Amino acid sequence: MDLRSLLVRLRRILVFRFTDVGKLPPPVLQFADVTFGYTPDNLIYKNLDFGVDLDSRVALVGPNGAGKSTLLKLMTGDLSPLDGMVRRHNHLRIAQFHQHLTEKLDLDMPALQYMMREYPGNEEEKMRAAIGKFGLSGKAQVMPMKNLSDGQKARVIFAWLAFRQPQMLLLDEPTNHLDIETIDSLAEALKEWDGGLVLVSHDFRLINQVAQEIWVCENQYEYYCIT
Ligand SMILES: Nc1ncnc2c1ncn2[C@@H]1O[C@H](COP(=O)(O)OP(=O)(O)OP(=O)(O)O)[C@@H](O)[C@H]1O
Repeated sequence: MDLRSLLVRLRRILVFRFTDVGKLPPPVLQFADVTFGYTPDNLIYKNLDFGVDLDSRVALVGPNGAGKSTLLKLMTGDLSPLDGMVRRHNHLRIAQFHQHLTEKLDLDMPALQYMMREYPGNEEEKMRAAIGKFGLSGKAQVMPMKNLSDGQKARVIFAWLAFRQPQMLLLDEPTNHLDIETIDSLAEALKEWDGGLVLVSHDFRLINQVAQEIWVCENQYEYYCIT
């Protein structure tokens, strides 16, 4: 690797970073005999039993409509099982990324002002550093977010999620609209980070770099694991 490539690589690692978190003892997130459907006569999952811990690195793949986003919502508690139980460790902080989060950005506002509004009581310097960790610095922090690229807006969302210091990240199609450099930065950040990860993605460039297990979700409630 030549010096320039090495510097680019180092810059990526240094500028895009989730804060490391301490460990929680397992089980951190446990599915016990979980059955779910949006209506009882149309089940998506039946009798699911599995656990996700802080050293889990799971990619969830499968065709459109198979139920991947639904599984993430059961993990966060946005949806409740029809039967069975989802147990989360009392101290578990989960953060979820999905495309619709960028829609909640106030685009007339700069990223710095947005973060200060979202997390009041923090000093500007701290917020600058928090956004800077995701590769947005200088002018990009203070110009209205409508002038940022989609990749830069996604970086603001990552900074917003990371500020809550989650121990588990659920990422739903995080690479849609991202440029290759941002995808690689995200992969580096996830590899460096020590929390749990469940990733829904069709992007094997990211999956190959960060997942240790691939769970396939298809044919309604068939569900199997390739490691
Ligand atoms: N709020 C809802 N009410 C009723 N049905 C829903 C709801 N949300 C999703 N569904 C249905 O549940 C099934 C699973 O949807 P889900 O979004 O979990 O799939 P997915 O695997 O994430 O798909 P994609 O890859 O397209 O995002 C689909 O048939 C979908 O139409």
